[in-house]
Amino acid sequence: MLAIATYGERILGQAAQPVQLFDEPLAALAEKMLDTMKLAQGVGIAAPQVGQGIRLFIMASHPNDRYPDAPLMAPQVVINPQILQRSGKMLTGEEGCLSLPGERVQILRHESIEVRYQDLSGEWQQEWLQGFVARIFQHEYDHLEGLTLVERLE
Ligand SMILES: O=C(CSC(=O)[C@H](Cc1ccccc1)CC(F)(F)F)c1ccccc1
Ligand SMILES: [Zn+2]
Repeated sequence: MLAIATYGERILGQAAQPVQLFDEPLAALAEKMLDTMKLAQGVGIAAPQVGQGIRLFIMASHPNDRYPDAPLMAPQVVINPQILQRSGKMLTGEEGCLSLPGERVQILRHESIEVRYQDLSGEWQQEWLQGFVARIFQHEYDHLEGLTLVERLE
């Protein structure tokens, strides 16, 4: 279980650095982040939130009381992500953040996005995401840019 940085801690306001080495320590960090996210009952977590200023996050959509029809997906480790295309359509939805315990805010996000990222083995993946999964990706991507929900309030 890793300590989760809370709003105001410097690392949450900094842009994270690209991942170069897909080595054992990286896999170990991802494993610890997954455990931390599960214990905190989140649907995602970004490396800066656990004090690591690198471009890595985990997204793990599952049905929850705010998004009962959210897809159940195996946790996905996303490394060096890029957002290639953003839909014109935007949707407002409720979000929370493990770094802002107890906060729930309405945030405007693109309904669908085309993304490209590396997995833990360094393989590039490219896909379109929509709905809640696209929302999680955009939320975690913001963390890599040093942005939190506070900066996103309409
Ligand atoms: O599971 C959570 C807890 S907050 C959470 O999982 C954040 C991810 C997230 C929740 C909701 C929308 C987008 C991203 C995790 C963070 F902060 F580390 F990124 C949740 C909160 C509100 C709506 C739906 C689900
Ligand atoms: Zn967050």
